[in-house]
Amino acid sequence: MQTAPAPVIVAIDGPSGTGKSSTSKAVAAELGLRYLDTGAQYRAITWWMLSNGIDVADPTAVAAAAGKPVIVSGTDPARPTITVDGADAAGPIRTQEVTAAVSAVSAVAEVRGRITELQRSIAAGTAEGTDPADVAAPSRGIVVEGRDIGTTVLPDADLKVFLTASPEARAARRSGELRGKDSADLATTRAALLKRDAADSGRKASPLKKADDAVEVDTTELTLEQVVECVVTLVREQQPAG
Ligand SMILES: Nc1ncnc2c1ncn2[C@@H]1O[C@H](COP(=O)(O)OP(=O)(O)O)[C@@H](O)[C@H]1O
Ligand SMILES: Nc1ccn([C@@H]2O[C@H](COP(=O)(O)OP(=O)(O)O)[C@@H](O)[C@H]2O)c(=O)n1
Repeated sequence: MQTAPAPVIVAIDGPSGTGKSSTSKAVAAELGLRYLDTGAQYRAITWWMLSNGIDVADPTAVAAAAGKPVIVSGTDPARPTITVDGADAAGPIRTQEVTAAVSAVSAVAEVRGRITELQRSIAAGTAEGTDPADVAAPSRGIVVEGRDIGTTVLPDADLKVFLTASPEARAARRSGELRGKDSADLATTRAALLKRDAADSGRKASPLKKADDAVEVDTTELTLEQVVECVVTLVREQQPAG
């Protein structure tokens, strides 16, 4: 009798606009894996703080409230979902108000402790923090994307990828995405993105950082399809033949 192969865990980290979400979703879909957007979880807790009148500039107030919201992620790469206290948060977590506040909230150790626990539980396929439908479905593994997945959340991941791209390329990608929604010109988008990178890289608790054993992929000159192909190949190289 053949035993099922152990689930594969892929960690994809990097700064904003390097292609983490698009790459991770496509890789997960192609390989039949689940997908977790950890940035969406930090955005969700930030949205809850803003909606509940918590002063996000006050780390003590943020820490005291960190355990309150119930955040649930759906991990189907074709239809990822996120709810906070049962309400769909997919739209509100992408506003500029949340984007501007998320680095301050995610720098608070109590927030990181809470969200890291959820992420590990989702990666392990247990119930906490996951849509019940995802727990019931058989899974070959998961692609988890964020800032500290390879260094802190899942240091034993089978494959760690660190995506980079020039600030110009990243700002152009983000600006193209925002056009028609929240209005922001290229220079404003670039400045906001670099400010968030600096805050994420400079914080004490689990900063944005390449893990020593991560494969770095510079996506500046690559199409999304090329990045996906590169990561799929790296995952397949990790898997025993058969
Ligand atoms: N290699 C690439 N070349 C061009 N555009 C890309 C590439 N990778 C991603 N994009 C686009 O850039 C934007 C940001 O990508 P996203 O995956 O959300 O990045 P991140 O999750 O790292 O912030 C999206 O509109 C996406 O379609
Ligand atoms: N693993 C993670 C993921 C996100 N984050 C925080 O959440 C924010 C939003 O992450 P995101 O992935 O949605 O950001 P984008 O690059 O997609 O805009 C980041 O700027 C970090 O402050 C984090 O601290 N750790």
